[in-house]
Amino acid sequence: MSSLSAVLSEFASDVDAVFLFSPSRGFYESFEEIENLVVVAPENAVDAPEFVELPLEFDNVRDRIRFGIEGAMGSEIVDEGDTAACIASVFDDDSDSLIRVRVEESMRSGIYDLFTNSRADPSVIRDVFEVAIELGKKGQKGKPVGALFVVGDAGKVMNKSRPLSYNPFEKSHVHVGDPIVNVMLKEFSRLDGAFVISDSGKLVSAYRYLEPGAEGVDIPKGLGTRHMAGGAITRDTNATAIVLSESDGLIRAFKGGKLILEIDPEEY
Ligand SMILES: Nc1ncnc2c1ncn2[C@@H]1O[C@H](COP(=O)(O)OP(=O)(O)OP(=O)(O)O)[C@@H](O)[C@H]1O
Ligand SMILES: [Mn+2]
Repeated sequence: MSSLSAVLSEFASDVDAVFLFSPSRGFYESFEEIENLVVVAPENAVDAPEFVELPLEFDNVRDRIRFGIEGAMGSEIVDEGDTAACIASVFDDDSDSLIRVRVEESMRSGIYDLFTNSRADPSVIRDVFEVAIELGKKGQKGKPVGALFVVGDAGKVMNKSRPLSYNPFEKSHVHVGDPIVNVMLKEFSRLDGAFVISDSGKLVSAYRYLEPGAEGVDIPKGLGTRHMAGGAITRDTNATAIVLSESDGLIRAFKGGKLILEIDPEEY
């Protein structure tokens, strides 16, 4: 019978890269000699040569790992088919778990790029996603609902749009992520137009009719006017558009006039 350490050493062998998630300095130093070491953390406090920035602390370890791997794929630290040993903390602040992960092409979801290369704060993008996912899962009073969120570069977005109705957020200072705002966003999503949200998450307007130029947008055929307007506004401005489709239930994100992410809220 083999000992636990023999089994574990087998488990940790034949890996192409070792990922340390937010390691303490001491813990990192004990790995320093190891090849293909990648640190994934909000900041590179240990001065690791290979570093992937984690713009948010994902509470869910699975999300944290997928995100770190996607970031590493983007900078070609790992590739499809590689095996990564991920060392992270599940229960407390210290690294307590080793997770073996096979790097797959499907991990290149676009989420990493969306969070790290958007103008808006990553936590604002996350909060808007959460509202969209919840709306997509539950709908509005059981019926499927669509919604269009334009996040970041709000001044320019306002210049390229007009109001369809009175703006319920006029003079208010509410931010996405506030529980009351999530309720309001869900309620107002029944009505026409787009939500405009600033880089820092302030609700600037609801009921905006977007009037971007439509030329040069590269949006898959079959999507309607909500998606077209959402996509096009991101070409004319530095905003990110997050669109929940009423007809197919998917959430799509657009940046620079391009579709960069498509997810099914039921999978979240
Ligand atoms: N330029 C625009 N600016 C803001 N909102 C718009 C704009 N054009 C359409 N919408 C919104 O999109 C809604 C749905 O329109 P449409 O069905 O053509 O879009 P779609 O892309 O097919 O979206 P869905 O998949 O949700 O049906 C409209 O009722 C309106 O609220
Ligand atoms: Mn439609």
